Amino acid sequence: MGAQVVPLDDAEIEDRILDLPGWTVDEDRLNRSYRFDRHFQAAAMVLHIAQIQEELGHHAELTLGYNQLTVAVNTHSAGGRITHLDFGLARRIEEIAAGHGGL
Ligand SMILES: C[C@H](O)[C@H](O)[C@H]1CNC2=NC(N)=NC(=O)C2=N1
Repeated sequence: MGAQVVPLDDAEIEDRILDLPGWTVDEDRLNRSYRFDRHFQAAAMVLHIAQIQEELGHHAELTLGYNQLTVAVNTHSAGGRITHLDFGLARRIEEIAAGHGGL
């Protein structure tokens, strides 16, 4: 069981997402898809994200396609709502995306 985390309200979400171009809110999750030139670039980014997730103790749902990776994250311990933990993970993912060739 993680510590209790408070869901962000809509205004807080709208404000924070301004710093995350390409990310959207859908079904109470933060979402983004990245495209790559090659499958292995997308697969390598999955592993890098897994490393960050283990460091943060917070985990997204990752969907790996041929040349696309989709990230969706909310906070299970906050009733499946969006919290600051989701934005923290999203920011870390954004920081590494370009280095993997993700657009
Ligand atoms: C104990 C551990 O930190 C918790 O189970 C974490 C793990 N990763 C998690 N990830 C997400 N997305 N939501 C959570 O509530 C969550 N809880």
